[in-house]
Amino acid sequence: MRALTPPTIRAAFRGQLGGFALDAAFTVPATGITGLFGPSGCGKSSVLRCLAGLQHLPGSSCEVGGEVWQDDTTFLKPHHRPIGYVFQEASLFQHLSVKANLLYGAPRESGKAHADAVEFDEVIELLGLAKLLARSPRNLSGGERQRVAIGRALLSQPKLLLMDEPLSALDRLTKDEILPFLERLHARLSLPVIYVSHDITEIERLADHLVLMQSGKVLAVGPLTELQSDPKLPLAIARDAAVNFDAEVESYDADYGLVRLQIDGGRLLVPSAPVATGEFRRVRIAASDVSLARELPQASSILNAIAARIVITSPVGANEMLVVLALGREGHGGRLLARLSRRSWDLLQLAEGVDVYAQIKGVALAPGRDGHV
Ligand SMILES: Nc1ncnc2c1ncn2[C@@H]1O[C@H](COP(=O)(O)OP(=O)(O)OP(=O)(O)O)[C@@H](O)[C@H]1O
Repeated sequence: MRALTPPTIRAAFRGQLGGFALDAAFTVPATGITGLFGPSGCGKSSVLRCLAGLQHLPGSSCEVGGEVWQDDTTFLKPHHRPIGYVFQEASLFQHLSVKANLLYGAPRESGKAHADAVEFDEVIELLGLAKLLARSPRNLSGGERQRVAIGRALLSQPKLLLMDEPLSALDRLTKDEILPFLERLHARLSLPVIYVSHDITEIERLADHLVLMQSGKVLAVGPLTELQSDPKLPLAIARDAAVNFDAEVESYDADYGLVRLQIDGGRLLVPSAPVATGEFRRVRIAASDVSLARELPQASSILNAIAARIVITSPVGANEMLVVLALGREGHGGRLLARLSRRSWDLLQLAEGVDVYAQIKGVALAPGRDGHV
């Protein structure tokens, strides 16, 4: 019997856009959020436009969940592609109420809905739209407008959601307000999302997989944490390099206000408001917050020291080392980055293959589905 292969999104877009050469090919799972990340002008929006069928580059191909949208003989027109599209600026119909806007693209006959169809009430709840339904889009805040635009895209019952810098027109505070809504969508809906951003914070909070782009080309594709911890890629050598883990809540210590989290290869204690056992939270650990010790530190105010093995090292400039660690005594767990001075590296006589303890000075915990840390 042939094993069932998980559905994928396969794309290869090649061609000339004015003076810009696009040559982007990638395959990612048709589940979760795929971040399309890279500097301004590298071709992210062009890839999204090709996926949507708004840009036709002959000789290119695209297949989503086993359905061919483009190949040498096929080119589905945009309105025949089951996609939702959310742009940087929400373009809502000013003369319609929020509710009418939400229902605008929704299929009329219930028979058309597919098995994973999202319900109106679910979208309202997930995006916190109940109080806005009767309002006019004219007097909504930027963040509210964007939530309505996302709701409208979801209710069109797409099989793929394309989001092009959906938060970039919003200020930092409003972004922080919307991110938990996106995290809730991510946790509750099975719809695959391609999420374009040049803001690494959004990618770190939301993406499961990553397509890294540069100058019209794909630099790397893979799970977010793999690309974050690859010293050959720009993410790992950036000053603010970090890795993310999806951590499961093991217990909560109300006396000290600390949550105990299970990550791949170890446990973390992190200050937090009460949180239920079994919930998942995404954590971020910056390379600059990790130091290394040969022995388990006995007297230290640092809450977290995890056994790990040095797997890759790479000099950064003349006096620093970037160290990739694999968590766990045998080094079978997730990857963590540490940034050390070359002096510490030499003093501790560190090398690839050496077992160490990673002391973690700070862990950022993303807010949960309720928006609270
Ligand atoms: N139809 C077109 N005709 C001519 N040039 C185009 C066309 N579409 C895109 N380009 C050019 O291709 C390049 C990549 O643009 P694109 O918008 O895809 O980049 P991006 O990574 O999304 O950038 P940003 O983050 O700034 O939105 C730009 O130089 C743009 O001017």
